[in-house]
Amino acid sequence: MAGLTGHPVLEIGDKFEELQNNIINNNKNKEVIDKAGLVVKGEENSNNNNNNQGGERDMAPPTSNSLHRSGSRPQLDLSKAAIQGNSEERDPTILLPNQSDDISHFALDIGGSLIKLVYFSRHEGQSIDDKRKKTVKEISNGSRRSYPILGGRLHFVKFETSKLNECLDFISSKQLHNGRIDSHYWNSEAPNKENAVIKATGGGAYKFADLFKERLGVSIDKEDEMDCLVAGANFLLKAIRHEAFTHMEGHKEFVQIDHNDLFPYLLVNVGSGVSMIKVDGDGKFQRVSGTNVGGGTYWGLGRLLTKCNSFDELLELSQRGDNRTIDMLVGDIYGGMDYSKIGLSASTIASSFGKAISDKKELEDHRPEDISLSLLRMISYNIGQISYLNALRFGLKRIFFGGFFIRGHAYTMDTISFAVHFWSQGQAQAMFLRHEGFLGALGAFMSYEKLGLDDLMVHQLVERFPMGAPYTGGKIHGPPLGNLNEKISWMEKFVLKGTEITAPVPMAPPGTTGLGGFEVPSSKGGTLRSDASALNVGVLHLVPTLEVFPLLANPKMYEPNTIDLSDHCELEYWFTVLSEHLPDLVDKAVASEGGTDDAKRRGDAFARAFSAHLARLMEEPAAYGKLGLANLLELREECLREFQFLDAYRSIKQRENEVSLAVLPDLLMELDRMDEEARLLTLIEGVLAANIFDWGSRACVDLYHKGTIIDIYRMSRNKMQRPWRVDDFDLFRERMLGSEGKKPRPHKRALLFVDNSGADVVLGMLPLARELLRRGTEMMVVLYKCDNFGTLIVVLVANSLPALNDVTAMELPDIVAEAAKHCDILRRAAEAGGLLVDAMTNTLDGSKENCSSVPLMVVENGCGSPCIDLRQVSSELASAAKHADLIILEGMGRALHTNFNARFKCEALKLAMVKNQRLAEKLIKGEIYDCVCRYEPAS
Ligand SMILES: Nc1ncnc2c1ncn2[C@@H]1O[C@H](COP(=O)(O)OP(=O)(O)O)[C@@H](O)[C@H]1O
Ligand SMILES: CC(C)(COP(=O)(O)O)[C@@H](O)C(=O)NCCC(=O)O
Ligand SMILES: [Mn+2]
Repeated sequence: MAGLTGHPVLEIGDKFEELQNNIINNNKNKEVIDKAGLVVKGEENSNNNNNNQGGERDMAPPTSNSLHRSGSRPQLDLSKAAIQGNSEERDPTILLPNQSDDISHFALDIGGSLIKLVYFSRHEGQSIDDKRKKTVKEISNGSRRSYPILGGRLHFVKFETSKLNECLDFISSKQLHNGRIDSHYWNSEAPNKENAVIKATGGGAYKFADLFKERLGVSIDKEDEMDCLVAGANFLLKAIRHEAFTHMEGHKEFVQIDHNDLFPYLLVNVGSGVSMIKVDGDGKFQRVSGTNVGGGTYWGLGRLLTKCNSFDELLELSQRGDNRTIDMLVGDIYGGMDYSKIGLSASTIASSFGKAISDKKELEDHRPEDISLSLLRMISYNIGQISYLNALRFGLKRIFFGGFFIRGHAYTMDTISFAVHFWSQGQAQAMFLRHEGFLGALGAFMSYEKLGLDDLMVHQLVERFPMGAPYTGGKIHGPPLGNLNEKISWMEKFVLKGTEITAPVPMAPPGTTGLGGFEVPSSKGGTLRSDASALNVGVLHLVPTLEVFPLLANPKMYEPNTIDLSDHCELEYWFTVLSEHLPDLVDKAVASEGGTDDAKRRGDAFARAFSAHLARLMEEPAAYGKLGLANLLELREECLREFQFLDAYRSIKQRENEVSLAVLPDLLMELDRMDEEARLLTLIEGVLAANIFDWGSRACVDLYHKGTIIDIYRMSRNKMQRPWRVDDFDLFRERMLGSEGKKPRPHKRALLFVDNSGADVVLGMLPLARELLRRGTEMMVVLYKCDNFGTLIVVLVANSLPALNDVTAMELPDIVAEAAKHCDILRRAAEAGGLLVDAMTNTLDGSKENCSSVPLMVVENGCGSPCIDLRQVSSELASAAKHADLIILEGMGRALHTNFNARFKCEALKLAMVKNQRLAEKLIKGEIYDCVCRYEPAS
């Protein structure tokens, strides 16, 4: 075979092939050593022919429950807490024997029209069957996390107030009233149902208190409505990144709110009636105005005039309406002319419903569509105008609109925005909230003492969109989907609905509105989405342990996504890529679960669910917040996990790891024969070449069907001639090796963000890590006193959860241990880093017993995605990063799709092979399989 570029021939090809043919699925009873030194016993596999399940379990990742599930602190019952295993260990597992499995809080806002319910849960639902549940438990117990695995999620549901019974049934079916722990009974024995007190706001908290006592046995603790609205709004504006947005002429744009510059603002809550509140701070506010012409008026009057049966029907009618048939326009009065002297165009509405008087028409003679539109416009415009006047009264520039009247409806928001913009001459800005109608309920929820919610910050919240949330059947709320089986059945029943929503929906081009009025609604949309999906509200995961990556040069300006999906062509392209990849992904996922009927059923449900998300986002890209490619790729992984595909590529990863580990010794030997300079180049080439093993890339997967791994590896190495398309290697070499005989300042701590399993990590990144380790160790030896020199630590940063064929932090210690069998440098470093059993001598703080070796450590990044948003990383990574002066980001997901433009406080090396033609063209003006080696000094 061809050798490494310009260097002796490396005969690894034969071994590769031999191994590929001889891979034995060894289901041996194997011990897995986690980073904390805990040993998790794998079980003898009783199902040997079934896709290597026993062996795989050892390598299996923590379940989705272990990521973003670190718990809302006050939820924990710490009584009788005990350390499991050796209490001398770093980060031991803590058992909480009295922590109940599924505790919930909930709070209500019972309004004139709707009941809003916010509830907290720890688990997604007890959906998994017993076998999987056992596996999940085993894996979780063996987790490497440094804190108890507990998670919290906030769910948002609404009901019509007239159907209070549905709400009571929902609470009963989810047992929310039994699970909740009131702050006063914190740490007590099982909560006493008789004494149960739930927080509620809105008029219904008074009106229906007796009914709640009678039906659920709970008392209602009434919270002031205005207090709750303000608390809810402040929380959302501070804690949710993409909460507020503007909506002008069909264009939605998220607004970055500076927490230090939030107050004062005007909060306009458009429910049945309208409240206008001047907000000056947390708990500091004044209700300054309101109007009785609100959501109730639109729905009430609209129902009378059109005979509609539901609010949605009324709103849907408006989308086909023409208000000019019923509104009196300036042009109607001025004989078709503008009244330009005062700035009114002929199309401006002079008098809402004004034509109804002169036309001598009866109600039946008017189209219900026109009536609905005219009414909607009249009320929205009026609210916008009164809001502006109040903003003017108090000199406020920002107006946030909430309440369910808004209902994420483009025309309503455009009309309000127009009124505010027009009357303030652009001085004031109307903004809307994604959790529009839940402000009061959230505020009531937050009024539970000791919840700690108000301490949560943006980076500690992750919003997810499981199928149970936006698509739960029914008009208002979904059936209480108790388990996965119910969810799948529901997905199956909605086959029709599914195909309907999977069909791509063209996006309406933004229209324009004339001066002072709307000739036709600018953004009515095609059909109104079902109420539940239009909520655009997911489940909020509370993750107090997430942190902002401390090495970001400018966290406020940081934007993880490189590609702008607000460009429609770009959006369409990536949607097509993801849709086309779906069948292959489903195949892999189903195979990873043994290809059983159950797996096929789940695979089908997954495909349907993910397609539904794609269709929804195609229709409204900003539906789930600002959309980037990273979000789409993560959504796909989350969706897989939702249908219990915990590691779709596990056997592929395992096979590729084994093959690569077998040829690693030869590669290391050859590298060791090279001089420093040649070696560094070969190492970087090696990383780039091996990054071709990416099961997420369509082109690469096609390649894998055409040749063996070694053919591909060979081809890839052969293409490695410099200059690469982005080639800062000379700079990097100079930094590492110095120039003109000058020795460079060595790095103290390097973080290597690894990517794929197999050749990528084993033959690419591990040898590079080894080089850094070797250099560090040599420096120490040379300088004798390592403290003067500073401690070099090499940290491998890997995913917390599986994503495609990416290697996980759980899997890495095993891989390193295997590699260490053949390499002294790696063995000593792994021992020093605590990656090998009973060798926990070093810590990230730098304390060490053995000065002669630089430690190699593994930390998890907090993600379960092929990309990484560095605003939300694990606390483990954040603390490992504190003294790092070099980071190496590898792979397309982490170095190109995300972070290509990110700047760091330390030096950064971004290495990737571009495995997508379009990305190559757009990003580096190159071709598929071109490489990027970007070196950036500290910013
Ligand atoms: N499915 C729905 N059913 C009834 N009203 C709805 C619905 N969706 C949106 N609305 C609108 O939302 C208004 C209620 O908003 P909301 O913020 O819940 O206020 P309230 O607390 O007064 O019930 C209704 O008057 C109506 O205009
Ligand atoms: C998901 C990925 C970012 C993973 O790439 P990696 O980080 O492993 O280099 C990449 O496979 C990808 O962008 N795939 C979609 C593009 C395509 O199929 O062409
Ligand atoms: Mn990858």
